[in-house]
Amino acid sequence: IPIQMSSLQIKEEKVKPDTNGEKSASFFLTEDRAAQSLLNKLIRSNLVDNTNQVEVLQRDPNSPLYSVKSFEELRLKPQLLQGVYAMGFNRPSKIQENALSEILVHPPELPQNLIAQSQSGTGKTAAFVLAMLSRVEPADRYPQCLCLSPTYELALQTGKVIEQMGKFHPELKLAYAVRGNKLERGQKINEQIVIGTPGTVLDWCSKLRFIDPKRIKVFVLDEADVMIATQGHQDQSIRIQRMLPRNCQMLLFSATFEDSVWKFAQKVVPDPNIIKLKREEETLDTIKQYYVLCNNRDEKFQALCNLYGAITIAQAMIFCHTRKTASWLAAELSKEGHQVALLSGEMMVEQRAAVIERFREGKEKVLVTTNVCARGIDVEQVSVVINFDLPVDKDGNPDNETYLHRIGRTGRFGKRGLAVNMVDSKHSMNILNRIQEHFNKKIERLDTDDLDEIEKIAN
Ligand SMILES: Nc1ncnc2c1ncn2[C@@H]1O[C@H](COP(=O)(O)OP(=O)(O)OP(=O)(O)O)[C@@H](O)[C@H]1O
Repeated sequence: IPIQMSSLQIKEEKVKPDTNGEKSASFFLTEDRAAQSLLNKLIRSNLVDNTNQVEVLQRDPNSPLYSVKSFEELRLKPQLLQGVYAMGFNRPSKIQENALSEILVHPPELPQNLIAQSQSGTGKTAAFVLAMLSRVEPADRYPQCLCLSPTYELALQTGKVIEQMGKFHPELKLAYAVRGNKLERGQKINEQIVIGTPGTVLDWCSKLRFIDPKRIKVFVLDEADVMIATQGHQDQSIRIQRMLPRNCQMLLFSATFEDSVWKFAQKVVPDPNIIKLKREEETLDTIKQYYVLCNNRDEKFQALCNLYGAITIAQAMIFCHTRKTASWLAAELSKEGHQVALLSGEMMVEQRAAVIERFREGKEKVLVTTNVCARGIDVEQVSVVINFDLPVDKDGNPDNETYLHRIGRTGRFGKRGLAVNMVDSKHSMNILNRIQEHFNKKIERLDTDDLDEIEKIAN
């Protein structure tokens, strides 16, 4: 009977988003978060810089605080060490330094649970993949490590890291518990590591019994913040966690740490050690900010051309409010002879990643985009950012956070940058003033009809 109940409940949860307007709104938000996270993974090839200190909160304050500075210190199995170096990792990242010592230095009989938070690109995935690969017994042909991801695509990305890092363990196998991966009833899974989405994993552990949850040694909950934004995932994750044995090591990772994530984390990870790495603050300190007064879209375009005529702009990002403006502007700039890339909301995540990649390689010099797609993109090599439209939220108020995100720089030694805001109405002047007040940093007027003046700002 309990098996029937569980399948019924899942159905109910899936129906809810369609019957409730609020829920479906948050559903779209989730799609965005998952897409953003995937995009980040696709375009990231390096660790992000973060000069902050890692905060460590230990469950047992008397236990010594380790932090490993080398992969050797972790006493990884030789095959794993080989895998790590083959991936080009020389030293553990900040978060790995602390997380891996909590996870691996303690003996397997006394596994430590962990909740870890740090922004995307700081090396969380590699940390828990190493944890799973260290604990797994390749000779045992049943699932021993279970990893939950919010979406199929994210599960695949993590799977790739497991495969790369574990490639010197040819007998290690990985199974994907994702919708569409149908197995025959009564079958048992031989793969030692299972990675999947909560709904399917729950089915495989309970209703279908492909996995014996009592034999799981390491349980990983990845992207907890994205996870709980999806209707039903939170309950499913908790129900999976309840089936696991007491001595199973539980690890939870999240890029952000809102209250809701924190509450969820404490529900699924008993007696945790906690590791946090604060996001590096973005600042406007090294940015010269200007605004240009125009009357309409065409004048804004003209101002942009004047700017290009007067100063050498290696690479620029231009932000528009709507897709329509973005594609119009991209077309106009192309007509002027610029090599333009367009990043637009209707593009698939993989397509967006490809566009960003080309831009990074310098194949195009201008990237025109709307808000939605450009969140979370590193613009390190871009020295000029143009707000063709100022960032506003859905109520038309200034979106300070987005403004900072578009033009701000992280790191004390971040390169100097130039930001130009196009103002085309009283309303947008008002927005600009409010942004200026918010950051308490002057945004100077620039006359783009005056070539000499423009030349000056470039120095
Ligand atoms: N110790 C290391 N040395 C060098 N590069 C590393 C190291 N650890 C991870 N990387 C690389 O840095 C990038 C980011 O790592 P990873 O994907 O693990 O970050 P993350 O925190 O999990 O990000 P996300 O939140 O997007 O999942 C990857 O390209 C990864 O290969």
